[in-house]
Amino acid sequence: MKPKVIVYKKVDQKVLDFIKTTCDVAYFEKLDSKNHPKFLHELKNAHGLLGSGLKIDKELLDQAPQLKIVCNTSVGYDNLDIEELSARGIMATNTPEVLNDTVADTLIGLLLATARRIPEMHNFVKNGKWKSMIGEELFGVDVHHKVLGIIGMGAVGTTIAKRAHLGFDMQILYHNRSRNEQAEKLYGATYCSLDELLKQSDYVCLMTPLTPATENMIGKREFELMKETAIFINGSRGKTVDEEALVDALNSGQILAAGLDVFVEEPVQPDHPLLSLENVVTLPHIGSATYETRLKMAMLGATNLVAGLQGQTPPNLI
Ligand SMILES: NC(=O)C1=CN([C@@H]2O[C@H](COP(=O)(O)OP(=O)(O)OC[C@H]3O[C@@H](n4cnc5c(N)ncnc54)[C@H](OP(=O)(O)O)[C@@H]3O)[C@@H](O)[C@H]2O)C=CC1
Ligand SMILES: O=CC(=O)O
Repeated sequence: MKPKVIVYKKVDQKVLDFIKTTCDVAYFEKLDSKNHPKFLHELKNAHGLLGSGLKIDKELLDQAPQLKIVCNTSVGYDNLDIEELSARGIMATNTPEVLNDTVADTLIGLLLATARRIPEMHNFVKNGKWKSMIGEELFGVDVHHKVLGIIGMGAVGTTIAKRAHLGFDMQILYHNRSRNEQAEKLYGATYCSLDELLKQSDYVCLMTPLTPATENMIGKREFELMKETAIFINGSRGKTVDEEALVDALNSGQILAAGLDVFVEEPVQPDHPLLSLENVVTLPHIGSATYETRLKMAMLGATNLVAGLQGQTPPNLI
């Protein structure tokens, strides 16, 4: 008998076909609630789960007594209760590396858009406000030759450093709990304490996973350490930042601007104070969102799923 799996996110037909060669698939293109009766019904007999974002906690696991493997189609796995999964002997996997270039492209795009006020200028032209040569009040700030501080110099962080250093001649500072020799050697990155990075950087880019140690890692104290001309970019998870403190820092001129791909609550509420600020550029969590990369991530997730259910060690076991 084939193992039963639930795919709870829209994936390419190629991915479904690959899984179906060895598994019975219950497919939910979109799962609005984990209390969906059909989903709960399938969960009772499921051996594997594939998707992203769903909170996999004790409550859900209690309803999935057959589960052997949970496969995220994302590199971040803050939606998984790893301790609870381990205690139950359930494997968990993620999809690192295949998204590095795409996410780094997005983050560099967000940084440029924020520094050069590209969305604001786009609206300026489209709304018929371009009547004469623009003046200083609409100027942006330079990116090239500036100091970029990366907090979380891992796979994505290093790929951002590559673009920034080799493409924009930026000087790279970074902060991790451990040294990243590759980034130091290839992109001249300098290791420093968090406080030093915050004080010295023109651009601060947050790229850590969300963990108990990084939750609210950037708050009032950290914004106060940044330069008044600093631009803050968040590509990690919303909860790594105290959003209230960010709003205050942007309103009070403590920092110049922010570019955000992630929010505490996603989708962000339309009346969120961050959305009404001119000096904030926002994206709807699209770091890896290209057709090609999402296909690679889904296929890697499926490869992990099938390997785990065939008794092999999945390539990206967490
Ligand atoms: N916006 C988007 O669409 C995307 C967001 N992400 C987010 O980015 C995260 C990072 O992805 P990726 O680069 O692949 O992951 P990696 O594990 O390769 O890198 C994470 C880095 O963060 C550092 N880090 C972890 N904990 C801390 C801490 N407490 N203090 C300082 N540094 C820390 C790690 O270094 P060390 O262990 O030495 O501290 C490591 O260098 C993901 O977990 C996800 O949340 C990723 C992809 C797309
Ligand atoms: O946020 C995206 C991820 O892959 O993690």
